[in-house]
Amino acid sequence: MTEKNNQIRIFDTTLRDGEQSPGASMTLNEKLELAELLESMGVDIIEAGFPAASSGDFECVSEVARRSSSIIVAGLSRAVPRDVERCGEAVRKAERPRIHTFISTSPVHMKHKLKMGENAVLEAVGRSVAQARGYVEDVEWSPEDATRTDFDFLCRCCDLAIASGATTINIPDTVGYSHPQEYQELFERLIANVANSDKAIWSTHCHNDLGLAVANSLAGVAGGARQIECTINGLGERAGNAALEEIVMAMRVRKDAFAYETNIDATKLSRASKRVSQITGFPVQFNKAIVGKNAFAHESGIHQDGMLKNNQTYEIMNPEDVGVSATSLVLGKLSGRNAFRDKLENLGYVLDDEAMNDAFRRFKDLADKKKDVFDEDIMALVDDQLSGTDELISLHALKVVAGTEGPQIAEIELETEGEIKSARAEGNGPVDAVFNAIRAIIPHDAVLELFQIHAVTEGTDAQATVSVRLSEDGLVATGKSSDPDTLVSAAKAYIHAFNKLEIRRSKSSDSNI
Ligand SMILES: CC(=O)SCCNC(=O)CCNC(=O)[C@H](O)C(C)(C)COP(=O)(O)OP(=O)(O)OC[C@H]1O[C@@H](n2cnc3c(N)ncnc32)[C@H](O)[C@@H]1OP(=O)(O)O
Ligand SMILES: CC(C)C(=O)C(=O)O
Repeated sequence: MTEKNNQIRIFDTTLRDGEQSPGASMTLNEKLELAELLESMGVDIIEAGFPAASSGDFECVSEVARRSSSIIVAGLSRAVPRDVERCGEAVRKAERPRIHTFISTSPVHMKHKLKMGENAVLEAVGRSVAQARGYVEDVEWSPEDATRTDFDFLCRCCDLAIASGATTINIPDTVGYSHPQEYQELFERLIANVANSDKAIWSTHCHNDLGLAVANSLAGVAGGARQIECTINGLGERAGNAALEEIVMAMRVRKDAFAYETNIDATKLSRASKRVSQITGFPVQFNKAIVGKNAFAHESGIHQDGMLKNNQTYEIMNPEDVGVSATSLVLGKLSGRNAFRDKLENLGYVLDDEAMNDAFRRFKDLADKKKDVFDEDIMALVDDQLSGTDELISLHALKVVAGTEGPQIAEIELETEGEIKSARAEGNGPVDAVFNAIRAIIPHDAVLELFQIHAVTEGTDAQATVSVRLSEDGLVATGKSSDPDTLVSAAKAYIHAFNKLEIRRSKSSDSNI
C-alpha cells in the first residue's frame, strides 16, 4: 500500500502527544471542541488519547469516537493486553476506529526501559498487533525510538507487524535525533527491504529536539511516507512535534519541491492555533512560522515601503490563506514616511506636506520612547497637533522629583517669544509642582477647573492624554495633550489651555475696543 499518488494523510496528535507537554492537559470538553475543529479542518486521523492511562482519557477517546463522522479516530496503547483491550473499547464507537500500538525497538530502550531482549520484543509486536486486529480493521504499529534502532532488527519488527495485520507502519524519531537525509533514506531502505511493505501506509512521527521535526517529516514523505503525524503549534513532549501548520503550508507554498496534497483547509490554521494556545495556556512564540503574531507583520521602513508597493516583496503567502485577516504594518521607530502616510490615510487624516512632516517627526519621537505605537497613539498625536494653537508659550524642558518623601519639586523651562525662561517650584504632588512652576514663569489668575488623565492604550508605556480647563474673567479654555510621560503631558495640556486663554483674552479685548 505504499501509495504511488501524492495524497498525504494528516494524523493530528495534539490531543495525545500534544497533551504530553508538561502543563498542557485539557478537559474533556476542551478536547471535544478541538476534535470538532480538527475534523472540520480536514484532518484525516485524530489521535484522541491513551485510553489505558486513566478513566478520564478513556472517556475522552470514547466520546471523540462517538461524535466523529468521517475522521479516523485513533487511541494509543502499549504492547500490553489490557492497554490494547481498553483502546479497542474506547475507539469502537467511531465510524472509522483505529488502534495505534507501539513498543520500543532501540537497544537503549529495550535494555534500560523495557528490560526485554529482541525476541521478547518481537513476540510482543506480533501479539499486540494481532490482538488489536481482533477489535478493528485499522491498526497502526510504531517501533518507538526507531531512528536509533538497528536497521535489520527494525526490518524484522516491521515485517512481523505487517504480517500480523498492521495497516500503517509509523517510524518515530522519538527523541528528535535524526536529520532529513538520514530519515528519508530510512524510509527508502525500509520500503525496499521490509516484506510486503506495500501492504502498509508508511508514516512519519518527528520530534523537534534539534528543530528538525518539520524538515524531517517532509524528508520522510520524499522517502515514501504518506502519513504525517503532527500537532497544532508543534505542541508535544519536550521540544514538541512537527507543526501541522508548517507542514501543510510548506507543501502548499513550495509545490515545486513538495508536490503533495493534503485535505487541510488552511484558512482554519490560525483559528486552530489560537484555540490550542488558549486552551493549553501555551503561548505561540511571536515569530512562529505561519501562526505567530509577527508572521505577517512588518515594521521596518524599507519592508513596509516594499509591502505597500507589492506584497510579494516580503510575503510568500497571503495571510488570508491561513485565516489571518490582513498583513499588518506595525509602526515603530524603524518605520518610514510612506507607511506613516498610508496609516494616516487609513485612519482618515489628510495632511498637507508640512503637517505630514511635522506629524512624522512627532511620531518618530514617540516611537523612540514607546515600544508599540498603536493607531490610538497616532490619532492622539495628530489630533494634538491639529488642535494646537500657534503656541505663544511652549514647553522646552521638564524635570520632576516625586516619591514618598515630599515636597515634590518641578524644574521647568518654557520658551516664550524665542526666550527660554526657567523656574523651580514645590507642590502638593508632582502635578501641582509642575503647575506651580509654570505659574512662576507666567504669573496669572486663571483658575484650574478641570484636570483629567486617561491612558490612550493599554500597558505601562501607554500614552497619557491629559485635559486641562482654565477659566479667568468669564473666559474658558480647554487644553489637551498626549505623551508617554504623564507629567510632560500635564504640563503641555496646561500650556495649551493657557495659550488658548491668552488668544481668547486678546480677541475679547479687541472686540471691546
Ligand atoms: C514516546 C511516547 O510518547 S509513549 C506514550 C507516552 N504516554 C504515556 O505514558 C501515557 C500516560 N501514561 C500512563 O498513564 C502510565 O504510564 C501507564 C498507565 C501507561 C502505565 O502506568 P504504570 O503501569 O504505572 O507504569 P509506569 O508508567 O510506571 O511504567 C511504564 C511501564 O510500561 C512499560 N512499557 C513502556 N512502554 C511499553 C510498551 N510500548 N509496551 C509494553 N510495555 C511498555 C515500561 O517498561 C514500564 O514497565 P515496568 O512497570 O515493568 O517497569
Ligand atoms: C508512541 C510513539 C508514536 C511516539 O509518540 C514517539 O515515539 O514519539
